[in-house]
Amino acid sequence: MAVYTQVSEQEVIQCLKNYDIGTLVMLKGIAQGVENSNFLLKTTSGQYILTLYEKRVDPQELPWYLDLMGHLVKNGVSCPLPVQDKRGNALTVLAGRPAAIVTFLEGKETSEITPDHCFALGKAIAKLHKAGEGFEQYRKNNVGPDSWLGLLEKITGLGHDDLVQEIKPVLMDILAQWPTDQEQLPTGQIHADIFPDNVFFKDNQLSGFIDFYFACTDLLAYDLAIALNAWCFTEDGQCLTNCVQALIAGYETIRPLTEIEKKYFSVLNMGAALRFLLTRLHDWIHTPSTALVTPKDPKPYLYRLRYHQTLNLVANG
Ligand SMILES: Nc1ncnc2c1ncn2[C@@H]1O[C@H](COP(=O)(O)OP(=O)(O)O)[C@@H](O)[C@H]1O
Ligand SMILES: N[C@@H](CCOP(=O)(O)O)C(=O)O
Repeated sequence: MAVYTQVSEQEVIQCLKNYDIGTLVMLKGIAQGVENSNFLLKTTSGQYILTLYEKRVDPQELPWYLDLMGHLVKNGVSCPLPVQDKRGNALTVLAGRPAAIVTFLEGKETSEITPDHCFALGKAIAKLHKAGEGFEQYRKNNVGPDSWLGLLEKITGLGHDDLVQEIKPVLMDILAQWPTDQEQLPTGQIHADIFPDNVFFKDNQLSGFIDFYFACTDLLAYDLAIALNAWCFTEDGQCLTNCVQALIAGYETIRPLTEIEKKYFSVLNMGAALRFLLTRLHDWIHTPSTALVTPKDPKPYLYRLRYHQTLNLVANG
């Protein structure tokens, strides 16, 4: 359930007077999603998504996300376009929360992941990375490597000792192996949450990306590693190698990985698995049972981490 803040039709009717997108036809809360309150908004000019930003999104960072989406659309990426009001502002306030209206993206999450989907995804990620090139504003990755020890501390001493003891040395090893700035891996604007629920397909063709609220400026190959973890494993941790090959092959049709990216790809994969393991564990432990959302299961990311770790150990002797 992802409608944390209710907004009345009256408020939306009033708000729409500031825009050039017609008048209200229908407003409906959307159950999916975990971060923000989302509504399907139908007006006399078409369908839109109204998002009320909740506490986990820093209001100061909203212009960055909205500007990035605008930049990507302008550069050929299919993703929601923030709608500007008559004064040129994409941000407004509704029910006391920062809010934005974005264009509706056709399609939906694929119900079955095949190598063909992964090939198309790889290509689309590389296009997204290329399109981000002219967007100069920087946003730090708030859930990057320098946050991982802090996340581990927040789950320490709360009844998961075996898991914490398993994770800690792996985390330290990943940090020791992580590429430094001197290695100069290509960086740019990354989506950083390329999970199947954030990529839409229509008529079996990839129709675009949604949910840019973890996007940031970071290593491009790390974005690919996040997608690889999210798309190319079964829930019990078996790697779907055909999907991995297709994802990377699709990516490289647009942006071949550099030798240095290939060298570090194994540790980037471990880091991507660890990042989602830690945030899921954190939410698993700290989300009150009365909360509206069900926290996501951390175990699939523990299995992925173990898989990458085994490969990494073999590669490093
Ligand atoms: N631009 C869009 N076009 C179509 N549907 C969207 C769009 N944005 C969000 N949605 C719908 O809203 C749901 C939740 O959006 P999402 O951005 O993932 O929320 P959250 O940030 O809360 O996780 C999506 O699964 C999708 O059904
Ligand atoms: N993709 C993350 C959680 C973020 O949720 P989203 O609904 O904003 O994509 C995970 O699976 O852990």
